[in-house]
Amino acid sequence: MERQVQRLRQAFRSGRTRPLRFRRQQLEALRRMVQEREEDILGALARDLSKSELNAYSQEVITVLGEIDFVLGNLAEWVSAKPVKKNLFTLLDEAYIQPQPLGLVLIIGAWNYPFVLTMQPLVGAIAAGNAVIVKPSELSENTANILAKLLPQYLDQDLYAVINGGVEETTELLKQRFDHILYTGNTAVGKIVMAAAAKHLTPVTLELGGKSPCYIDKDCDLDVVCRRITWGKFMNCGQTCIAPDYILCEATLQDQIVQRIKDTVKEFYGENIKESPDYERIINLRHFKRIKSLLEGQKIAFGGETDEATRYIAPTVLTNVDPEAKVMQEEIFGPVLPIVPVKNADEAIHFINEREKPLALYIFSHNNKLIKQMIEETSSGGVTGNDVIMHFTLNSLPFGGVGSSGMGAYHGKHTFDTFSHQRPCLLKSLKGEGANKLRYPPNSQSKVDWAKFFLLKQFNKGKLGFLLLMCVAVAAAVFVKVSPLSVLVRRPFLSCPRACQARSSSPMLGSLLL
Ligand SMILES: NC(=O)c1ccc[n+]([C@@H]2O[C@H](COP(=O)([O-])OP(=O)(O)OC[C@H]3O[C@@H](n4cnc5c(N)ncnc54)[C@H](O)[C@@H]3O)[C@@H](O)[C@H]2O)c1
Ligand SMILES: CCCCCCCCCCCCC/C=C/C=O
Repeated sequence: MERQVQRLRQAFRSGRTRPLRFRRQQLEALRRMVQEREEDILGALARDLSKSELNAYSQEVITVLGEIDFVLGNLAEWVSAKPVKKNLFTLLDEAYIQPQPLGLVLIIGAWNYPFVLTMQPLVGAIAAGNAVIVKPSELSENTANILAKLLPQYLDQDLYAVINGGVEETTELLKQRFDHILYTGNTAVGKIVMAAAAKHLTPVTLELGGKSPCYIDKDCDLDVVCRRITWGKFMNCGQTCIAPDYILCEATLQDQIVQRIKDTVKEFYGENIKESPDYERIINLRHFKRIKSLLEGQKIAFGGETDEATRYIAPTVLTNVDPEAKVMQEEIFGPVLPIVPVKNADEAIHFINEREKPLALYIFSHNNKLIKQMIEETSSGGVTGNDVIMHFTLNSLPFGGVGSSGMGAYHGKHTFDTFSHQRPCLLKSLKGEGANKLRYPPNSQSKVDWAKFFLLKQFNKGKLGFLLLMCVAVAAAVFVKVSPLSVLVRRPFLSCPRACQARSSSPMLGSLLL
């Protein structure tokens, strides 16, 4: 593994990833891979998660293709140097920010959306000019295997690699030095990743999880609300990081919500949910048993059926759930939806703020003011008002967590920025040495005053501003040199710390500039 890491790092040092043309070529090749090998990819997702081709395509493939197109359309601008505002002292200089690749980065993926959660970060890492190692989750082994097979057929093998394996291999990999690690998975392992990265001072993006609350206000259209919640909760059999984990609402709304979700489940998945191609299965027996155990002692309003042989758990709603119940102590990450009654929005805000910061927060209400209030008075990785999940699909919104739900963010240009160093550059001339007298010893009150004038003003007024300013500067120099009033200039522009008053002298501005 160490040799593989060194090989990629050497390849990065060749500089081949830096030209825009190369990055575009690799992204176009990745797009070709997704298009040409769509059947293999969809087949792997079906075997891993019982995902139908349509669901796999609309939930994963379409997002990756859209990301590649978006990045290709903007990359030339993203990689360009960005001029910045200057002060009087640097007016004649060139000041800009140059995005540069970090080096060799590691992407560790999770099993629930195993294609998009590895490929979307990869798109940005390639766009930013890095060499990349991708470590897919071993739990979605078919997708992991197809990535290991296909990526080397399309991408530069010296610069992009897939390393498969489980805990042991990932632990070994984390001993290597990387220039950034983007990890997607549970919070406990996120801490392991961060601890390993700390040994090399490697920055991390942690895309973790948590219990995403969903508050339903009494002032809303329950038919619409329950359709949207049903869609987001039971998609991928509830195995979605930003699925609404539990509902908060007034007790009087429970029965209506239960009935509407029940009706919507029937509309979406038919009478026999098991037969629906749109209803997936739990990833493995461990998670099946874990989720099933959350039902113990609960009042099941509807659902609750399970089949261990096929790892099937029916869409299930629990009512009057005790906040101390087991189902409320861990991320459910399955098709079980507890309803916890609260008196009002304020109590919901208090309930949310008493717990770990979630990855997502959902608020349903006709009252936009209330939605804004709940956003203002709570914290979460992201928010969708009057819907669920959809903030994930807008790549102008940075996607990530906060607190125990994660740190850093990606999607769209946010991925490019995550995998870039924004390098500040200032290019000066060897001419105009006179102005530097201001900063050279011996220091004086006058120098400090002039320094304040030069350094505390920011100019970016273009050529006209520059010419006007130079006229002012020259006029000031002449004035100070010849006018009997020059004594006025000796006074400090601004009050200065007592310490520097003692040293007050007043070299002429003009002599400073010559
Ligand atoms: N924020 C997001 O974008 C996002 C997306 C998907 C899932 N998630 C979260 O991920 C969690 C579900 O994923 P999971 O953790 O079950 O996925 P997982 O079991 O696939 O683990 C994720 C990755 O961590 C590695 N890993 C597991 N244990 C490890 C260890 N001890 N040391 C080193 N590496 C280890 C795995 O090999 C895998 O590549 C949920 O909490 C979910 O909310 C978050
Ligand atoms: C025609 C179908 C359009 C579907 C538009 C919505 C797609 C939702 C994609 C959800 C992806 C969720 C990613 C998961 C992150 C954490 O697990």
